[in-house]
Amino acid sequence: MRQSVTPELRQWIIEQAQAGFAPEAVVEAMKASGWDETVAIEALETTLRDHLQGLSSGQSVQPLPGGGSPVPDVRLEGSPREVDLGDRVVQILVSLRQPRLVVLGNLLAQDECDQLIELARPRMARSMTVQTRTGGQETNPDRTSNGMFFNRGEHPLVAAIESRIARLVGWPASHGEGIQVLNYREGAEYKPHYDYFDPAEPGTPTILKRGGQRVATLVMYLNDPAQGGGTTFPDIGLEVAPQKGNAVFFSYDRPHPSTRTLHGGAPVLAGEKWVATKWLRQREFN
Ligand SMILES: O=C(O)CCC(=O)C(=O)O
Ligand SMILES: [Fe+2]
Repeated sequence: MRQSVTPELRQWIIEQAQAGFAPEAVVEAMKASGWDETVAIEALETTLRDHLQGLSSGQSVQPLPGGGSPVPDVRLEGSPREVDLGDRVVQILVSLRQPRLVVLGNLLAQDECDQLIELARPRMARSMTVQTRTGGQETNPDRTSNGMFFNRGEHPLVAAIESRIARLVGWPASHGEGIQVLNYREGAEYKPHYDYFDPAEPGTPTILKRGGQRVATLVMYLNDPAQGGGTTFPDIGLEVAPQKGNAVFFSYDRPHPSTRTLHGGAPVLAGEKWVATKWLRQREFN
């Protein structure tokens, strides 16, 4: 029998989430009252996604037909082993659906990595994170790396990488933030976090005026740390090894933990780590 998701059930799901119950607990409660697990999970996902979309657009909450909003993505129809981006052939090493995540081989040439580091080096300072409480910037004890931002297209190499990324994920370069370069010394790390801006924080509406939400992240590895420094995804027990020239891409169609995009930079145990991060926004970012 097909179980139908009534408005009352949707309301109940939203109330459970607002009361702080974990998704697993809500699914267990639904199963206990006779719901099929698959149907329960789907009801939970669609209800919360529609609810959050309604909040972020300031509209009353209406379930949207056809599912989530479009986000950047690597085209993997036909399970290609590699994708030809015109100026470079990139390997598809691993892909996941939930979260949407793709590990890419050889996105950057070795000398592109070296050159990006040298361009960034004179401009490195203690990393700031966007402060969603006020919309400003602050240093963050969870993030002990040093960093800098390039302006979009500020150097021919930066521009070439940005248009390569645009072709890779089918998203205009104009919707990207400037590339960020981070340097972690031995012992430095970036504790697990989400890259989207928390809709519950008071500074978020100000941040969203410029380009909307972040919807995807690409972390590109610029060197080979001697030990440690992987990118971890605690919700799925995944660790991506930092390998020079490789990258990990992941997207999130809603600013919600159900995207399972919690991630961090594991402590560097020996040597140092350099990465370049590209964040993609919903709209043009100027
Ligand atoms: O250093 C890493 O592996 C992750 C970096 C990251 O999460 C970020 O820049 O937002
Ligand atoms: Fe991140």
